[in-house]
Amino acid sequence: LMNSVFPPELRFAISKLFNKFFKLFSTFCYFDITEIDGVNTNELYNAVQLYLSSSVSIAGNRLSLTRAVNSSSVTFGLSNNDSIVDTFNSVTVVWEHIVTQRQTQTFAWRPMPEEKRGFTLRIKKKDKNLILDSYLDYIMEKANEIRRLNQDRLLYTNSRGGSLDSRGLPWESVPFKHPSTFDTLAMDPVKKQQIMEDLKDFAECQSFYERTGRAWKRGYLLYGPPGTGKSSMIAAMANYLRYDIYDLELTEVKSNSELRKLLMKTSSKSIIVIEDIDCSINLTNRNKKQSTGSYNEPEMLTGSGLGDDLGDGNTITLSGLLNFTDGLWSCCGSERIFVFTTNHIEKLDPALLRSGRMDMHIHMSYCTFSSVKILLRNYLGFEEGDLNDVVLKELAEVVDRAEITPADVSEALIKNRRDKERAVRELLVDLRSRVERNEKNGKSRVQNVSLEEQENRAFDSLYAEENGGEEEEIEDNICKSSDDCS
Ligand SMILES: Nc1ncnc2c1ncn2[C@@H]1O[C@H](COP(=O)(O)OP(=O)(O)OP(=O)(O)O)[C@@H](O)[C@H]1O
Ligand SMILES: [Mg+2]
Repeated sequence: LMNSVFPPELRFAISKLFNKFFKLFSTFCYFDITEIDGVNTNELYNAVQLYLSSSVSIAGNRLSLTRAVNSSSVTFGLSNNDSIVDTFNSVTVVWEHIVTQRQTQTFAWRPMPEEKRGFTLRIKKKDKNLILDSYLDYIMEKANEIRRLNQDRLLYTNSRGGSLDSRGLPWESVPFKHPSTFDTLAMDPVKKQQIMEDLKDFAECQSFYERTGRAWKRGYLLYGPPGTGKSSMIAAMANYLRYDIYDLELTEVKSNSELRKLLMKTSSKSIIVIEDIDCSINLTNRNKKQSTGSYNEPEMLTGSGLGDDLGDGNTITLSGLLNFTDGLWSCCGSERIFVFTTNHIEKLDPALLRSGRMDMHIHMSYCTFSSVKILLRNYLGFEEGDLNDVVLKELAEVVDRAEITPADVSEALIKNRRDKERAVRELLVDLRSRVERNEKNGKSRVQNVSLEEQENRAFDSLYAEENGGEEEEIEDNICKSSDDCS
């Protein structure tokens, strides 16, 4: 009727009036979130879509499925003109997904999709101020989290030596698909559990870090002989927390300021790794700095700390590295984990070892009885009880004295993995011959042991200094009680 009787202008005015009138008495208010806002893609639209896909159980009759590039999982979404109910802070809201045909355009800056898509959020007027801002923030946060979990993780390197890529980033990335997990990692189960709990506490306790004024980051130092699983441990950590990894090649970094730039371009929820720290930095640099007293803020703030090492070839200094890990710059962004690895802990500068720098020192040791059992399970499928007691007893007897790395054990097991009995037999032969060899070169063995003891002693004295005598391999398990975590 309206169409035929009234001219279009009047019709428009009437419908506007009607809407106004309607709105005045309506108990609801509506918010439209369109996919394309002017010419820009509306970030909120994508966020809402992701959010709804997770919070909404697959209850709707018709859902759309999407799988993003670089993602290994599928997300659900609302189909056309479907609606869904959500509650937030015990307020109920309704989301509707609206798809309409776009009118043909005479002119556009760029081709627009045929359909106009958007979400409409319906909230009771009285609830609007109560939740709108916090609800939208919550949705954005949730969506980012989902995006991170869905996406394949990345392994970044700075091997390009300071040059930037097309997007101006100093890091190069590849998908990270290392299969190592805490389950496959052969080490003392108690120690493993401690590390996993520490990581979990770290990832979940933002409030703890805020309350105590600590930067939200954590440092681990992994040390031990080659082939004991330091790199595997890092991969396991990344897989456990689902963090990206930045593998920092210190020898490619030319100056402290470049180091800072690299750090600033890392994302939060990531592990920053420096392997073989003793080989990649000239530790003598620090002595110079030490004699000038402070090696912290002044250099950092003025950016002039690079000058004094020119001519050295490698102008990265230990002080620069320490600023990197715990100076003010380390907190640009949050949720960072720093992991350093070394084969020679005794070579490290005490400044790197003092507490507060690296929160946890983790010794990756030669195979113990419990770690051999883990490897037997992983490689041959032996569960507890599958092996007979005689074999187990012998294993327990020789494995410590054989001083064999998990890498060597894995090699031995892979070689004969088709014939399990034989694999175990040959492993035992190998272990026994190693014990014999070690005992024959009794001298070098003693040296080995004393080296390890040296390391321990170096630590002990360090802790004695710093912590008033407390000595533990794994220390400072912060945020243990559950009420710390909210
Ligand atoms: N603790 C372990 N648990 C399971 N597998 C291990 C362990 N240690 C070593 N391996 C096996 O040995 C291989 C080499 O180990 P990895 O690279 O982690 O040693 P690393 O300690 O980093 O040595 P390097 O000091 O030379 O870098 C791994 O691919 C893995 O298969
Ligand atoms: Mg390694």
